[in-house]
Amino acid sequence: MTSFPRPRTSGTTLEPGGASPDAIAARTRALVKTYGRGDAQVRALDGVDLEIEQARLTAIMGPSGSGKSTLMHCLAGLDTPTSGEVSVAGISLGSLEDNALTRFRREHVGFVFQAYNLIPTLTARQNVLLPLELANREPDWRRFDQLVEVLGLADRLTHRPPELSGGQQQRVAIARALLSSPDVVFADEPTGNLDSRSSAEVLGFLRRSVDELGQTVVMVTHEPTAAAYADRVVLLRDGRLAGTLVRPSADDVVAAIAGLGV
Ligand SMILES: Nc1ncnc2c1ncn2[C@@H]1O[C@H](COP(=O)(O)OP(=O)(O)OP(=O)(O)O)[C@@H](O)[C@H]1O
Repeated sequence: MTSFPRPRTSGTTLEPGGASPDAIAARTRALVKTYGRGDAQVRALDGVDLEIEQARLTAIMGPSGSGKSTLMHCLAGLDTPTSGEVSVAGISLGSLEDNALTRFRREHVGFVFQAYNLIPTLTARQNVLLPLELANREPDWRRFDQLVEVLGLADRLTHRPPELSGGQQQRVAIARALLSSPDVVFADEPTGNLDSRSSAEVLGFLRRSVDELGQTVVMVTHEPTAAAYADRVVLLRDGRLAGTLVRPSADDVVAAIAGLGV
């Protein structure tokens, strides 16, 4: 079976993926996000201080309405915080104007969504290449070929999304997200629409991208079995950090969620 290419490393390292062990890919400081005003105001994030480690798979979990999507959207530059700071790859997002924020997203982050968000009229190959085409950047064709092979898409590249299974569509979305070697891949419920076999496949690929490519992945999930693929699980409750689990089993995650008392 083909492996993802190992990243180039300088010096000796025992770290999978070759990234420095404590490097931080993204961080938030005193992050607050409110929606609405007055009595109708909702404090979706209520002072979140978080560090996302590089070359790790971090899962964000918590009850419905606890702020998971809002946190991910603020980290990815898709939503603007009410106060506090967000930085990704050393770039402080608060200082960026709209155009610069769009460029930041194009150049530094990749997205995998629950609903795949592929363009139905384009082939799988065209979908994978689209973000780089929009950015006017030449793809790394070696990486393209390796992603296509590892993700088992070689005989599906000329198919359009309606001709692909959910698992295949999500694999196309993963190739699209990984092709540009983004600093962080954000995956929002990436297995929410998949059966258990396709879910395991997709999670296995995300895991391998971390271990073999040194990719940083942040994933929002409701599923303890999905969270068990993570290096670290961050628990949210009422817009605040409520705990962290390191390399938990699915049972550990179930117990921790139950312990939130919601
Ligand atoms: N655009 C918005 N306008 C008003 N309130 C919002 C908006 N987006 C989110 N909220 C509120 O902010 C809170 C956090 O929402 P968020 O979607 O981040 O939670 P979540 O943990 O991702 O929930 P779920 O698991 O149900 O997707 C909720 O109370 C939600 O109703």
